[in-house]
Amino acid sequence: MKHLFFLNKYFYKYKWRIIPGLIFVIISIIFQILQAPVVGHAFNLITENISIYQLFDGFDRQEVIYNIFSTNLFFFGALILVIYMIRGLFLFFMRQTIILMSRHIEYDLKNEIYAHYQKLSLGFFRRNNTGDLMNRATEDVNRVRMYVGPAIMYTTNTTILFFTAIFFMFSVNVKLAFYALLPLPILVVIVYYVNTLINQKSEKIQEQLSRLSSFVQERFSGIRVIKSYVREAQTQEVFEEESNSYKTNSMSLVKVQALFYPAMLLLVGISTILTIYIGGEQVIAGTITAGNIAEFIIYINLLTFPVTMLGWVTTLIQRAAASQKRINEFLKLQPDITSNNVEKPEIEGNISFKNVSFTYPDTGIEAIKNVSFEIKKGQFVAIIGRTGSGKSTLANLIMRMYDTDSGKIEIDGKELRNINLNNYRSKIGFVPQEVFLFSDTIKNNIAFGLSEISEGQVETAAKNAAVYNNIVDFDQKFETMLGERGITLSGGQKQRVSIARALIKEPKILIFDDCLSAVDTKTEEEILGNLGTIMKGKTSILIAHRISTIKNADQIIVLDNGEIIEKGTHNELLNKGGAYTEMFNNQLLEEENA
Ligand SMILES: Nc1ncnc2c1ncn2[C@@H]1O[C@H](COP(=O)(O)OP(=O)(O)OP(=O)(O)O)[C@@H](O)[C@H]1O
Repeated sequence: MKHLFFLNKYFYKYKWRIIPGLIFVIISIIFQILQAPVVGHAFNLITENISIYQLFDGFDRQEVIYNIFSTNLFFFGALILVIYMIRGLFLFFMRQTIILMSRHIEYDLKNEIYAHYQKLSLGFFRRNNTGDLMNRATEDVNRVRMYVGPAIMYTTNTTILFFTAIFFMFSVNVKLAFYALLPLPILVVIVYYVNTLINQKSEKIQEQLSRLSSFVQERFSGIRVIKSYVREAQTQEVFEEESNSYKTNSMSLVKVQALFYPAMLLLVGISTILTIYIGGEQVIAGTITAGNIAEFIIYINLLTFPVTMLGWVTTLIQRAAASQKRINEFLKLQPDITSNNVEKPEIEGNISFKNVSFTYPDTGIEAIKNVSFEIKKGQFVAIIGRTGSGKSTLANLIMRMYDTDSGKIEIDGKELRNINLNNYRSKIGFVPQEVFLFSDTIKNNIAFGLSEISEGQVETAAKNAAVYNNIVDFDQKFETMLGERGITLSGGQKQRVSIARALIKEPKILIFDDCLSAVDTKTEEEILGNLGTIMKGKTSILIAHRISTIKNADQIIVLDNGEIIEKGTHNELLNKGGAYTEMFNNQLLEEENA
């Protein structure tokens, strides 16, 4: 429960919705209860008037009595109608305030979670899977909404109705009230027991359902593999098995629910019989009127609702507490990377690594070991090395996706940790190794880093990334949709759109993380040629595997197992006859063989 205290700030924010809401609950209950004594009086009126009417059988007066009788009955009928209408009106107000408030809180909470997620660093997104992140921002928030809206509304409603009805019953007749309420504790126990059962089964069904949807989603994403390995029949079998288990669980839930309602009605029936029997005795004894019996039957029916609600509301609160606990776990996480400097100086593009070491916290892999190098503004620097040697990690450190464990990274002579991160990152054009494009138009994908888009800029960036001709060949040209609702680009086209996205920013520092691997050598030369012009006077860092890509670099850094083993220009490194030369010779051999 304590986890739900987090939401109190929202209750405070929406106090002018919740306070009137609770007042409307009380008013609607008063009018709900009021119908019982009114019906009781009407009942008494009927029994009394019928006997008077019969007394005047055969007399003219009988007509007058009939008229009075029917006018009174009409009055009571109209009164009950008015009571119902007023109650309905306040029920409307109640929902309009409390349920509306719950929607506002849901909206605020979702925004709070999303904004917080965005502040957290890359490591957080690596540690937690996307499904979990999404669930906390959607499913869990929805469960919390059920607490701030329906649960609070029904708890107040139930509690007030419960005590008011019982008070009214005891004030009419203690003995009758005692007997009429006798089956109630049994009903409470049954509701509690059945509710726990329903809960367990529903949770199981929910789990099964998400397993089933993940299964379907994954299999359809990998449909090409399934078809090429002819595994359709086997996949169908697994689906049927999963689906069957979902069906079995659902059916067992239906059975419990089917038994619950008749059991509940049976107990209400017993309570009614007891009321009529004991009430009948009291009427004969003259302690109550027949109208009181009718009144009691209404009370019993009014009480059934709160008792059955009890279980449901308890579940809502328990679920909301569990969900809020999960949400709080993420909300209380502080970003590993923070930047408090508000200054926004121009970035020149000088980068210096001084004895930098870095270990990935999750795996304990020491990816960078005591690395030192200098990149001067305007230089074209290449990083090369075997797979897993730490090249991408180096790029991540330059982007400050992670902080170093020891050593210093300096940008234009200032320590990276102390400079305004948003300003710095906005000056970097980064093309990651794994291309990611949004399900949006090509134009919006290229212009992603800009707040305002001009047609000319997008086209120039596409031309510089050597993807313009491919784009204009599509029917919709730059408006072509990508992703699930649109076309699928080839690997090389994706890489070039991603390059255009980095180039359009006119960055001061450009980082290419092995993003020319799916591009043929001729196109690669075209892109590198364009880069030579665009990046004149600006810093370019190119991570690559092909020596042909990087041979013109001002400086080549050779990494191995997280350490710099060689550094220099292409010719200097060839003269050394070390690891770089070995790589060069191997690639020459491969090309000749090819
Ligand atoms: N997010 C991560 N969490 C934990 N360990 C990681 C992470 N990313 C990389 N590593 C590990 O760090 C080491 C260096 O990886 P990195 O991706 O920097 O290599 P790379 O030189 O870019 O390789 P490749 O050429 O294959 O892209 C590897 O051993 C890798 O397993």
